[in-house]
This record gives sequence, C-alpha cells and structure tokens, in this order.
Amino acid sequence: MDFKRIVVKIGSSSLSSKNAKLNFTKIDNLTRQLVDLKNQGRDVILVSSGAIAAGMGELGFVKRPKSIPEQQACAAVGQGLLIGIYNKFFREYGEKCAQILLTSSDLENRSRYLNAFNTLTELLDYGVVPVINENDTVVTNEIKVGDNDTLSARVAGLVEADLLINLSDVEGLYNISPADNEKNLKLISLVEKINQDIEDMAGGRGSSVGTGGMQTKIEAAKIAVNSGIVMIIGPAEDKNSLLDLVKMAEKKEYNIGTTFLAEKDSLSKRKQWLNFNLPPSGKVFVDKGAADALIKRGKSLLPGGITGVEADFNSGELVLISDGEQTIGRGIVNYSSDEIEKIKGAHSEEIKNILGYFNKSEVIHRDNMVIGGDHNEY
Ligand SMILES: Nc1ncnc2c1ncn2[C@@H]1O[C@H](COP(=O)(O)OP(=O)(O)O)[C@@H](O)[C@H]1O
Ligand SMILES: N[C@@H](CCC(=O)OP(=O)(O)O)C(=O)O
Repeated sequence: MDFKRIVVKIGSSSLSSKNAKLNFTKIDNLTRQLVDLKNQGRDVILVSSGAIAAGMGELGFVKRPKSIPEQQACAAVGQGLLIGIYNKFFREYGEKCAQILLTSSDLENRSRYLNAFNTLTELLDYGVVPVINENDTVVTNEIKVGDNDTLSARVAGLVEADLLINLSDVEGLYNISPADNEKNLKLISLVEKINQDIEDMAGGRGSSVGTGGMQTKIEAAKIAVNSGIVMIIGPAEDKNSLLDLVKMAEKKEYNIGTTFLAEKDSLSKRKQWLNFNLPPSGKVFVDKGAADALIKRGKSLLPGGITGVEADFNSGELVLISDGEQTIGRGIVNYSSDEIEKIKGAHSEEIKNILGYFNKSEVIHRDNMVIGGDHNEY
C-alpha cells in the first residue's frame, strides 16, 4: 500500500447546495468513502470546510455575508451543525469522529504544533477520524490561515501524511479558469513540477461559498509536494471519486483529477514547520559572498555577510533573507534586529566585544534556515 495516511479536504461548494443549505447526500457519500479507506487499513484525516456555508443556510443568508462578525456568527452556528452531521454518518458506518479546530497561531507556536501532532496521532491510534476546520470564530483576517486548502496542506505535513486529496466542484486544474472561457478548457492530469505556467492557470473561486479558488489549491500543492506529499485535486461530485482517486494514484495512472507529484528532496519536518507555518517578522540583507555561501554551499549566516536589517524583530523570530534584489530564503535569527545592526559586517569573534555578551557565532544557523521556496512578504 503506497498511501497509508491520507488527508482529505472538502470545500464548501461540495458540501452545500446552491441555497447554502447542507447537502446530506454529499456528506453521506464522503463519509462512506472515508470509512472504506479506513477499512482498507489506512489512517484518514478530514479537513472540512462548510461551517460558514452551513451557518448561512441556518441564519437566512443567501450570499456570503461581508462583515467578519457575521461570517463568524455563521461559522459558530454552522460548525456545530456540520460536526453533528459528520458524527451521525460516521456512527452509522460504525466509526467515531473528533472535532479539531485550529488557528494559524496554533501552527506557528512550536510546542502547540507538536501538541497538535500528539493529539492527532493519539486519535488515529484510537481509530477515530479527526475532522479539522479553522477556528473561524476566534480569528481575525490578519491572523487567519484564511483558506482550508493551505490549512489542509499544513495539516498533511503535520501528521506526516503521504497523500493529500482536495475534493472540489471541478474535475481538477484546467489550463485556464473556467470563468474565462468554458469552451477551451483542458484538464491538466499530471504536474511534475509547479512552475509559473501552472500558477498562471489558476483563477479565483467559482461559487458564492468557496474561498480562494484554484490559487489557494496551487499554494497548497506547493506546500504538500515540498513536504514530500503527493496532492490530487479531484471532483467531489462522483459517487466513488475519493476511492477511485486513491486507487488511481496507487496505480500511477493519473486519469482523473490533477496529480501533483512529491518533490524528491523534500524539507525535513522542522524545516516544513519553519517554512510553511511561521510568518516572517522582518528582513536581513546579505552581501554577494554570503548569498553564495548560503545558496551554493549550504552554510550558516554569519554577521560578517550581513549588510542591514529591515523592521524590528526579536531573537527567535523568523526573518526573510534578501540579497538586496530578491528574497533568497528565510530563517530563525539568534539575535534581534537591534543586535544585528551592531554586529553586521563583524567577525563572529568580535560579537562579545561589541555587544558585551555572546549568544551564537551564527546569526542564522543552517538548521534553522530554508533557502529558495516561496517567500511571502511580512
Ligand atoms: N484553472 C482552473 N481550473 C479549475 N478551476 C478553477 C481554475 N481557476 C479558477 N477555478 C475556480 O476554482 C473553483 C474551486 O475553488 P473554490 O470555489 O474555492 O472551491 P472549494 O469550495 O472546493 O475550495 C472552481 O469552481 C473554479 O471556478
Ligand atoms: N473555514 C471556512 C472555510 C474556508 C474555506 O477555505 O472554504 P473552501 O474554499 O470552501 O474550502 C468554513 O468552514 O466555512
């Protein structure tokens, strides 16, 4: 069996009807297939959207409300409803499920991240299916993961899954957004490397309840493949699509949905956490020699190669590393922005003289650094 631990993400549009009421047939169908996968001896974890959509139906909204408190009120009403229905269907198929609500800060904080891992693996050991959603009622826009596509990819890394399946209201990734030109749509079956061409194909959401559209699914795919996880975007609609997608991926036939192959030299789990879960608090600028040492020789960043800093940050925070023209990586600093301003350009042996104390020779140790990859600004 190639895929022992599978994270399945399902979008709001695939769980609700056009009037934002939950669609029980779809939820029943999903639950049945998850239990079948479990009965094949696999661990399954569900990341389910749909709280806001379900709450909209309950509170009488036809369109997604604009204000955050209204969306949060919908999520609070809808999440209870949603987990109640999952519970009912899982029990009908002889299984148990558990609700886990996560925020971005749960995943940023190293000890909470590891704690979430412990809880999830304990649940899996007990044969319980974790049903995860973002804790929408307590997060504001600034601190939200924001979409369950990227949340599911971060969760897949967290639980050390080998397959992530993203079920949506489309067949997979098309060459262009379906909103642009319905006639010339071509399904992309296999993506071996996510390049700019692939990113350019993705457009925004297609339904009134979805978040992020194909763009956030491509973001999720980047996280997954760089964490050594295969990701498939596939249709939720067909009765057995989830089972068929797993079978297809194990046969390596790639004739349904879009499969993104895992990178061979994926990041270690600690580097996944650092790269995909920690937001940057500032920037350090390095000279050409340091940039080469980091990129070509995998060295740590010493104060001698640093030319400046941007923004205020403390030691232990994540910063972007820039060569002045572009961001070349990111890492956790051993010194604050004020301290780096004082020691930049100096030899490591001079740190004690300059600061009056010594912490580490490296400003960023290579074990706490990821070179390349995606670099959101802070
Ligand atoms: N290149 C593309 N291929 C497929 N779908 C695309 C593409 N670009 C944009 N989309 C839109 O993305 C939507 C799926 O994302 P979204 O609405 O967020 O759904 P979900 O609720 O499943 O997350 C599709 O309905 C489609 O309209
Ligand atoms: N957490 C939100 C879902 C956010 C989201 O990403 O939605 P979707 O694009 O439908 O997967 C909710 O439960 O309504």
